[in-house]
Amino acid sequence: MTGIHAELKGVMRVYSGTDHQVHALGPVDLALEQGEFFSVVGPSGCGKSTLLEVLCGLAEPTAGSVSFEGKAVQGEVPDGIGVVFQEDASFPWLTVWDNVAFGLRRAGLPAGEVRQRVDYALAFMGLADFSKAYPAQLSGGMRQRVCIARTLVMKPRLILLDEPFGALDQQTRLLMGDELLRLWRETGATVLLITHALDEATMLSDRIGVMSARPGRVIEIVETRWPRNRDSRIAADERFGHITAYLWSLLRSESLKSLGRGGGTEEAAVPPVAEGSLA
Ligand SMILES: Nc1ncnc2c1ncn2[C@@H]1O[C@H](COP(=O)(O)OP(=O)(O)OP(=O)(O)O)[C@@H](O)[C@H]1O
Repeated sequence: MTGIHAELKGVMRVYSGTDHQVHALGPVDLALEQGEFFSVVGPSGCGKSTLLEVLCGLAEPTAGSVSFEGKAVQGEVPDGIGVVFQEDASFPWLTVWDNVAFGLRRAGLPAGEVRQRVDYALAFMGLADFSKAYPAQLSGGMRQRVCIARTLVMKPRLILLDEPFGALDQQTRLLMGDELLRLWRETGATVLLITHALDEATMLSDRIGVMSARPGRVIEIVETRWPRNRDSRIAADERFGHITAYLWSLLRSESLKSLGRGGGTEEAAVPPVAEGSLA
């Protein structure tokens, strides 16, 4: 299926404090295609998390509109959207199995269906042998897999991830990236990933939205044209380095601005060669 799955139109978000306002985001126009893997990169504090929160209904846009599957998103996270946050959001007092079952039980699903879905999600994420463990007994990467399993079990059609691997070491990040690609392929879900890591965005994405310094706007969308069956070994493709370097050429001056050092004059960035890929 192709077409627009979720869309932001003219979205702005301004936070109002007691004595001043923070213009965090926008205006942003962004359309996520059905089934694509889209990443967002941008300088620290440019409004990436705000964009994700507005997209899933956790925050109200100050201006503009948001839609998911053709319906307006307003006030609550719509059925069909699953969110994974950076911080370990597992419940420490519940076993892995009960953590993953939590949302299904709250939704009132019959016990048989809960069992079937939880067992499937745990097997999918390689956690079947740890179903009786508590989060404190797991590594950081495994705990994040629990959080992904907890989202997966709800069968989301759009998965939003806010820096989900930010706290993990580099090798674990690469392996988690492979897991995420497998999940994306096998579920057919649309994925939106927020990440600081340009190489992670390059490796995982079909398209990468590059944001300006705050208030964050999408200044360019870079297409990778990787094959759907890619994995972390795509890093050996000669285009991998070109794309990552191009992202940095777009981001460098924006990152300097976000540090209060001004943008300076940059050399014109050269877009990566779009043709050809690992077949
Ligand atoms: N609840 C809030 N009240 C006031 N200002 C806020 C609030 N939440 C975020 N902001 C401000 O809005 C701006 C964007 O924040 P946001 O967390 O969306 O950025 P980000 O790009 O995700 O940041 P980072 O890369 O550091 O995670 C920041 O300047 C932040 O301080």
